[in-house]
Amino acid sequence: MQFKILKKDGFARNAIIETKRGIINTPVFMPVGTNGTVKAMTPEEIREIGYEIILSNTYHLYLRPGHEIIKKLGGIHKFINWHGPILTDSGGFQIYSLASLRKITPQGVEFRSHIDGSLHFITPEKAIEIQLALGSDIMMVLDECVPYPAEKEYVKKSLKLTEDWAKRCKDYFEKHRNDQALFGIIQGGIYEELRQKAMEGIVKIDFDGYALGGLSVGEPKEDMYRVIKNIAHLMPEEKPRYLMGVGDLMDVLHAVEHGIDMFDCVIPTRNARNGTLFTSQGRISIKRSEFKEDNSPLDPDCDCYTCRNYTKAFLRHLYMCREILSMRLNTIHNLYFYCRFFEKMREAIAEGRFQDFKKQWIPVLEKNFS
Ligand SMILES: Nc1nc2c(CCc3ccccc3)c3nc[nH]c3cc2c(=O)[nH]1
Ligand SMILES: [Zn+2]
Repeated sequence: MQFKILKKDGFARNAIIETKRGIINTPVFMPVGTNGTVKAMTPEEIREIGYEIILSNTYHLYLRPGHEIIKKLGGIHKFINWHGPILTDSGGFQIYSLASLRKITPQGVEFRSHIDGSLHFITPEKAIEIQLALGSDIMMVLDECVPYPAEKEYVKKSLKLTEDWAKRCKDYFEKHRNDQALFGIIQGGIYEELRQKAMEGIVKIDFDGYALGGLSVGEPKEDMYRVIKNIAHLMPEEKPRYLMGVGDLMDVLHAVEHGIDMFDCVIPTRNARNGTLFTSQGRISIKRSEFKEDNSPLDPDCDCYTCRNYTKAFLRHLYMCREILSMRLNTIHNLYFYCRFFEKMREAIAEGRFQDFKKQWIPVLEKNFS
């Protein structure tokens, strides 16, 4: 995996990540395809909107249908019919946020499946073995995503475990590596000095890229912003920086300004399904009665399939009827909006006007009619 910086504008930067399955232009937004699908979208539609990489979930695919089956059937790309780069999370976060009866031991994590209650035990080695079997292009180490709030003492102890697991992931990966990439994850809660210490330990192990974990887990925005401001630009400059689970476009602006390259979040897809749509005039909720006879497109400045062919009145009607088409048309628009936003942000960085771009968008992103 190659990472090439094309242009810097302060700490913000344009770069490309070259993988064997294609290049990724950064800053990049990566849609989440938990069960091997970006909900309601075909891979062709995702590609046509302009996405270059999607995420899948090790936890979900391991539990159902199982990584051995996917491997036997030719790997994740063939299974889900997406032939561009795929990044998979290790499962650490999903076990913490979805599974029940979770027990963290120095060896690994014991948990009960949220699907059928079956008991499982995932070690760092197992988490890498699963991602190797899936064949994802970028893999994440098994980490303990520290919940918010967490005592400083607990965070400190957890960092030791997460670093030990990161080393075990790297060792196992080096023994079985092929041309997949492995990213390390920096935890440390909202405590800068712990974040700094965690970063030194993880960077020493040496990974293809580095993620900031343990954020976007319910902590106050100002804490998340402070951690990003103090840590992001200190992460290895010549490697991709991935802020996990972010995010809201206002948060993306702040993070890109401090040197983050990669983002993932369920906001555009999940909000679409519950009728919250992002437009150039601000965020709207399509179910509002004011749209009942509104014959205008969702967003006059958007040329996505939904905005070119349907009115707000019809989108509201579909939503009120809970029609499947409502999920599809809303998702197409929100994903298109996010993809265009990142494209325009990369153009602004290329032309050295990221600050203007940020100033222009903040008032729009603050407008909320939902
Ligand atoms: N491994 C890990 N994942 C996180 C995710 C999931 C991102 C993800 C990656 C790939 C697919 C789905 C989800 C987080 N989402 C919000 N906050 C998050 C924190 C962490 C974290 O600390 N560690
Ligand atoms: Zn649109």
